[in-house]
Amino acid sequence: MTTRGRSVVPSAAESHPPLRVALLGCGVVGTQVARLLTEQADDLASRVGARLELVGIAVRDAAAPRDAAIDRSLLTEDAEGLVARADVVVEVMGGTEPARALLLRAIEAGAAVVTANKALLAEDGPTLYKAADAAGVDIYFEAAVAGAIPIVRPVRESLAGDHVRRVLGIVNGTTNYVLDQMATTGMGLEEAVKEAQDLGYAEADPTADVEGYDAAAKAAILASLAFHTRVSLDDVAREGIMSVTAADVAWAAQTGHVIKLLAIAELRDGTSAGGSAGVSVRVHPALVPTSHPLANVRGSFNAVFVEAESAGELMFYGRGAGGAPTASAVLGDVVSAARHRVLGGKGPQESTYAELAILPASAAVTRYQVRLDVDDRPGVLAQVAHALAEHGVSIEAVRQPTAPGGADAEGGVAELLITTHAAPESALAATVAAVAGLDPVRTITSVLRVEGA
Ligand SMILES: NC(=O)c1ccc[n+]([C@@H]2O[C@H](COP(=O)([O-])OP(=O)(O)OC[C@H]3O[C@@H](n4cnc5c(N)ncnc54)[C@H](O)[C@@H]3O)[C@@H](O)[C@H]2O)c1
Ligand SMILES: N[C@@H](CCO)C(=O)O
Ligand code: NA
Repeated sequence: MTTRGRSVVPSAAESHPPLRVALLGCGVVGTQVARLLTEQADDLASRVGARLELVGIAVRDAAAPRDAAIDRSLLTEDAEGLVARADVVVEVMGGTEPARALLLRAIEAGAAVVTANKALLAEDGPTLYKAADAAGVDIYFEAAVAGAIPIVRPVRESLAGDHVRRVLGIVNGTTNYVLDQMATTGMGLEEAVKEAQDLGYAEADPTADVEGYDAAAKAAILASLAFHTRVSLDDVAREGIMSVTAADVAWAAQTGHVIKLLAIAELRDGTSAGGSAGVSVRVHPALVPTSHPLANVRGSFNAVFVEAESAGELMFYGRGAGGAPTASAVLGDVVSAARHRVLGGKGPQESTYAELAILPASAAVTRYQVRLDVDDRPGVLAQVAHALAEHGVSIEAVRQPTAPGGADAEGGVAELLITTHAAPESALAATVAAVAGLDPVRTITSVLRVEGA
């Protein structure tokens, strides 16, 4: 046998009967999974020790037009029937139902399952993990977080001997593209979202991306793995990018930052400024210093920065979306699950032993940059500074620079940019309300968190 011109000696395990693979869904990702299973059949057989036989592809409409790479004789509208005759079930249909029911049926029938469905895992992963544990089968989901980038396996397996302290990720390609375009061209948010849609990055309905739901689902999955604690979508404090303005982006550049939508999961020991012990998981736009590796993640790329006690800082970078990149992650999982079928062994189970408290959004501790328009007269700065001090929020720097957008100094209005030291979100919220109520304060233009400093 040859593979890509090299001769391959069949291993003893290749006498193993073929493993039957069922594919649920044949969209962007499913089409590429089917193509790779076919095109790379010989390599996969050598790596697994058994041939992977695609026995069917469940679709909604078997008569609909398909990519030429799809063998139409494999298409079926009977997903349940297909699941019943597979050793490995790959779910790339998305949505909660029937994906959940089909995966449970597969697990109960003793099949290993591979899914890219972050929405389902973030909402109800534990039901699937428990079922897989009870049935003694593998459940793999590398493609569910940051597409092609190996991040689930590193956190779940490679770092299993370490203590993860913090995960900081750009895990949504659409919003990273939008923010990057705003930074490089000066365009407004709506125009950049429209461009992302035209280029096919954003969905026709980009809500899950721009409102941060997609990133929040990934944050929940990563936090669960990193901290051995169940974290669901509802536990994630979420803010999307819709309120980020061109002026925010311009100001960020002036102060040596870029704005990124970050997914943050961090362990708090409760000893620092106003903090409580537990896990804080949140998604929001943040100012990232241009010197931080995440600041250089451009376009629709993703990256995840992990800080672990012994390993130190790690960064994972690559394509977080797209048919072929995501299918690469799916295939890696299929090979892992299939190897266990051939050689024995089992992938990791859900690990929730730590049972850490999930902290409310108000307990998050971070630095802030607050921009405000004030009356340009003596004593105003002192009044503002006093309001911050009264709420225990310490000022790191105050600037009154030339505004990129052009503050109306002639009309007696000055723009102030205040950067704080780390403070709990609750203290900052109270402070902002107090500052907004001061007589000389005209408007609080923006409040942005500063991360990665
Ligand atoms: N596209 C990406 O870049 C990407 C990246 C990472 C993860 N994912 C995840 O992968 C999954 C699939 O994403 P996609 O981009 O391929 O979506 P898609 O919409 O292109 O494909 C999903 C396909 O599943 C089919 N489908 C839905 N319900 C079905 C049912 N009941 N029976 C049969 N077929 C059904 C749809 O008709 C569609 O063709 C989602 O969970 C998504 O979150 C996608
Ligand atoms: N909509 C997602 C696709 C991958 O989950 C993104 O923009 O990153
Ligand atoms: Na991944």
